Amino acid sequence: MNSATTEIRKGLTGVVVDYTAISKVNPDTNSLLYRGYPVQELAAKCSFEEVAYLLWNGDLPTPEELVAFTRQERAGRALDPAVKQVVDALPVTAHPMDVCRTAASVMGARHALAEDSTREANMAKAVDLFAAMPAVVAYDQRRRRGQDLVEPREDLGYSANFLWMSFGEEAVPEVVEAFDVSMILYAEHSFNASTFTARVVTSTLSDFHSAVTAAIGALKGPLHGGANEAVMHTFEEIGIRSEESLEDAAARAKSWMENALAQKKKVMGFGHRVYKHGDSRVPTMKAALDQMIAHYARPELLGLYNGLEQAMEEAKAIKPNLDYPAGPTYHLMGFDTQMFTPIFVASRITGWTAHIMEQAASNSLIRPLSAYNGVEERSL
Ligand SMILES: CC(=O)SCCNC(=O)CCNC(=O)[C@H](O)C(C)(C)COP(=O)(O)OP(=O)(O)OC[C@H]1O[C@@H](n2cnc3c(N)ncnc32)[C@H](O)[C@@H]1OP(=O)(O)O
Ligand SMILES: O=C([O-])CC(=O)C(=O)O
Repeated sequence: MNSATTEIRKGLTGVVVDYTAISKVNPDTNSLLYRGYPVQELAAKCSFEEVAYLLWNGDLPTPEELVAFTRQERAGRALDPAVKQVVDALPVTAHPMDVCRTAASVMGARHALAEDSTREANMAKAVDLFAAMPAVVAYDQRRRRGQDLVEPREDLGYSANFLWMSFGEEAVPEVVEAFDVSMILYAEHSFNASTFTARVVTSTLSDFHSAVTAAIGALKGPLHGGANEAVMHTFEEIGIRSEESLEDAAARAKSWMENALAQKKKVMGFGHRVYKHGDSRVPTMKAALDQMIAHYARPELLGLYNGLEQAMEEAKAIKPNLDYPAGPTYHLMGFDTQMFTPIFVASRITGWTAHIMEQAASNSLIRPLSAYNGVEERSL
């Protein structure tokens, strides 16, 4: 059928494009389910590896399946020397998201199953990307700091190993836990811009890594994943003063926000296309941030957080999104600000690749219509 509607929904706002069985975002109940499970419950009771398995396979792994999956993931953690060589050829002035995008592209061009689009091949490529992306992100941060590559450790879980490769030292359990929670919360969110991008590329019967590479490009923008990095820039612009009291920091943040809104600025980390009464993931991520603030004894960051949130609420009643608590959490853990969105990539690889496989299994070329509003027909 080729019927057309004439109504234009800019940004596809409110348009339902297709079915998905991967996650359900419900803004009315402020809930998010991955394959039927509330994300808060998964964050409390599961590891990120289990959640990745769930997103791809539809059910949580049995203990035996988890052992086999974990073995596969741990075996794929090392940075491919050919990928490292390409990363090393990129200037340290390049944005880390460009490094991520390039690395994903190189991994695709080198993958033995690159042009095989069977579900088995796609699953193998998904696990390979999932396993290897932390090495890319961790190494990129290190080379920018003039540090050497840290080899992965097979005795550590995904998040503990990610932190190990990033900092060359073992993180304490509270930090590993908070990082793992962030990875679970970032993993999947239905037809967001980057996932939709991956589905559009897949719909043309293009290859798996082309879809992932395009999705990384879409995630980079500050209206989407780039917001977690932008949140930290806001904190930095206000000024982070480690000795300041919570109350003083809150007061400064409040007046910064009032000023920004008076100038009609968009403040990243607030607002959402789907959630209009608050992002379902924020309370869980905020709890993780609170734990990190207590762990590192940095109450002034809570002051900045509260001040901005309060002023935004009073002026426009716009709520924070997931990027708002995630940004300062990664800052406290010691990540450089420009690495925040690449960390999001490492998590969202799971959701993107689940959607690529779902799109491929029930494909229809994604090709909307446009209404022409240029000059009337004319002749030369
Ligand atoms: C993981 C994620 O990707 S979550 C999203 C991360 N992105 C951000 O944090 C970027 C900042 N937020 C935004 O730009 C928006 O809220 C979006 C793009 C996320 C959602 O946008 P939309 O649903 O299209 O809403 P839209 O941008 O039209 O905003 C509606 C109104 O709220 C205002 N508004 C929305 N978000 C913000 C914000 N962060 N700061 C200031 N004002 C805002 C808009 O200016 C607009 O006001 P107006 O009606 O007076 O013109
Ligand atoms: O759903 C969206 O539009 C953006 C978002 O929160 C995400 O991708 O996690």
